[in-house]
Amino acid sequence: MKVTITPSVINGHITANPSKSAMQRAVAAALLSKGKSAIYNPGLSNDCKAALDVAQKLGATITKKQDHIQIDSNGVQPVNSTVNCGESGLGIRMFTPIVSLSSDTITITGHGSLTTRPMNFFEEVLPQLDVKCTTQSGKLPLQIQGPLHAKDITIDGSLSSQFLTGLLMAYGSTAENVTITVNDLKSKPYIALTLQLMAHFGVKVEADANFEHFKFGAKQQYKATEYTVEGDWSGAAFLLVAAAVAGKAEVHHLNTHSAQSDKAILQALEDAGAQILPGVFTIITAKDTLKAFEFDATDCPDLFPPLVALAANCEGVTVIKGVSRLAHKESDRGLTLQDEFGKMGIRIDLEGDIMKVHGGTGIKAATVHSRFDHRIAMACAVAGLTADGPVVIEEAEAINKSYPEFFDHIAKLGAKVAVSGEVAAH
Ligand SMILES: O=C(O)C1=C[C@@H](OP(=O)(O)O)[C@@H](O)[C@H](O)C1
Ligand SMILES: C=C(OP(=O)(O)O)C(=O)O
Repeated sequence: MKVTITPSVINGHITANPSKSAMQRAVAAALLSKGKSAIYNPGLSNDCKAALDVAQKLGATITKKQDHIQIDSNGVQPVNSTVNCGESGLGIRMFTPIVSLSSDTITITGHGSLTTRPMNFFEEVLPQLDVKCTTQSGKLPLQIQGPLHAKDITIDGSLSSQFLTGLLMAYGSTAENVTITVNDLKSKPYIALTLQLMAHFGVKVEADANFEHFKFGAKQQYKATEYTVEGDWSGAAFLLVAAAVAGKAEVHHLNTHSAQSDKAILQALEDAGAQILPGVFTIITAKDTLKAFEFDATDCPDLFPPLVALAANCEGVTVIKGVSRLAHKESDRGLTLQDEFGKMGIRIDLEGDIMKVHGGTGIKAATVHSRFDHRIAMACAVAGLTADGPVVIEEAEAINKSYPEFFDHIAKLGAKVAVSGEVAAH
């Protein structure tokens, strides 16, 4: 599918899409509970659908109700010997330790970019917890045979926080007087989201302020409950940037007290000089004179693509730290941003962990490619709003991984969006 964005003025209001990070965690917690859970404002993205499918293969009954999804579970009781996590990094890294709670032999697969993302962690860590684990040289498919025995363990958190999320979630239903110790944890706020979600489903973990030690006391059980998925700061970041560079928008259903790391976009917008009126659940951003800014995105790596779209519109050289966190996302995002924004005339330098975006030089009409990465497609679309002519995005259906409503949402905000062509098989 090709999407053409013609330079436009943004003006309007929209409700943020549901957070896939929150939704996938809620599906996992509902699976680990005994009884009926109800998920309100459920996500419709491919990653959320994959999580529901995994939960079903692990024994939960999923029923779509008018305004919520009901998940009826009796804990992890696989009804299939293969589970497919789609393209979700969080999905596979969170569900693999959960799968390991069963004594069945289960194959865990996925597709697209997930097949190239590193999973060595499991081969190193799960055997220490009495789980047999094989990978294809650190990649998919994985073969797992538990049951996992929760023990004191020390892990490395420098590649991704998602492995820790998976261990915490699995430990939540079985651990007794044990501690997970983590060295060099990155993307820390995502762990706050995990702990918040676990607490909502009745499981408490004692963590120190630095997130180095996670203590489990007496054995606990997840309790089936109701949960409402928050608006997604990661997706909304693109809308807020769109408004800051091309008009004005009100985005509803965003919680400024959320544990989501990507609410940090507000800081970047403020530093760039955007007009911003944060409420508790509605954020209003508007265009103003924008200047280059400095930002550390080490713990909120998904903000790089919207930050680059913002920086391209800022006068001067914006410096963003944390590039090394991008190598193993849906694409190697430092390089893909450099290539695709390069086609639109924006110079990006990559200097070790630092990205320098040369902004204010004018965004040029171009044909770009999503590189099968949802956040690259969305960043290019936002750049198109202030280009000197149309920006054509090839393979733009990549957005379905996290934010299928994205093109509809920016069109409702006034962007001129034309969609053509078939959805490519990937
Ligand atoms: O836990 C989560 O929901 C996520 C954690 C982050 O990954 P890392 O911990 O690998 O940075 C983020 O990039 C990803 O999109 C979602
Ligand atoms: C990297 C991402 O997701 P995941 O790691 O869950 O695939 C993302 O949404 O940008």
